[in-house]
Amino acid sequence: MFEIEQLQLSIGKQAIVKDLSLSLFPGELNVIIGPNGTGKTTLLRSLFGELSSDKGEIRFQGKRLSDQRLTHWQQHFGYMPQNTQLDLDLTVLEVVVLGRLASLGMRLHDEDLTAALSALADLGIVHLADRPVYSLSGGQRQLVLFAQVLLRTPKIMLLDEPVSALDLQHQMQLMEHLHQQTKANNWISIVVLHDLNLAAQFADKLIVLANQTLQAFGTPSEVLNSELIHTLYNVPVDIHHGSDGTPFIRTIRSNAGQLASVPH
Ligand SMILES: Nc1ncnc2c1ncn2[C@@H]1O[C@H](COP(=O)(O)OP(=O)(O)OP(=O)(O)O)[C@@H](O)[C@H]1O
Repeated sequence: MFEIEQLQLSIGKQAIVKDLSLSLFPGELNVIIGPNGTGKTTLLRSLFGELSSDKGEIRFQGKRLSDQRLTHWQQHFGYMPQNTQLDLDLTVLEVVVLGRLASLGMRLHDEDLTAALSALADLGIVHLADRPVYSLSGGQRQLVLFAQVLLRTPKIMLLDEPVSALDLQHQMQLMEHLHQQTKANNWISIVVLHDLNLAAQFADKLIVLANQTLQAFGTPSEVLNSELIHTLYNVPVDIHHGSDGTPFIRTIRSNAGQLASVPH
């Protein structure tokens, strides 16, 4: 179990997250949603140990982050940050194999190469294996970095907006793969998404952050309602449900069809 207890985070003097408590379980895909600037990235950085907390505790399998060496703590994680810039003179295959850096000795084993190629194939980008990473598009870079975190064989996945540059097919492919692997490997996955419908389709649990605090935590059906979404984003919505009960959010344009008046 991954436990967050009464966590308080600040950047400089600005409080970002207050009194956050959550228990997350193996085999579950947790999606963090919330408006821009509400601390989603800050929270992931702190869970990874990149940012220390003012108060509270983070524990994995009963052991506290604060009691461990950072390198030891971080070896449990596959962390994909929001910024996917890759100005490196390395090929895609080399970048993906770097996911195994912690276990690579002086030589590369066939098994590492096979795993890297198989991750690229699963994501439909094996044809990019020999391309230099600096030449890739934004979406291609995102898929390569996802392949790299898969190779880490993590226990906890932290993915910060992993589909923000992906087309519809690749969004579904990445989320399906993450969902399957979370179940198959008993990962605790924590993913930031802005697309509420994608979140509703794939999340076992939604973590809703706004105004520095946890607004809601539960299954998409438990959490997503039109009042909450209107309060969070100031956008009116209708909520429909698919045949399997999955909520589907449809935004409603206010002043639809009216042109904004332009002063002369
Ligand atoms: N290095 C920094 N220095 C000062 N303030 C920062 C820094 N990094 C983040 N912040 C502030 O902390 C708050 C939370 O930022 P964070 O990036 O965690 O939000 P977020 O929910 O991930 O946003 P988004 O959805 O836009 O990616 C914001 O108000 C942001 O401006």
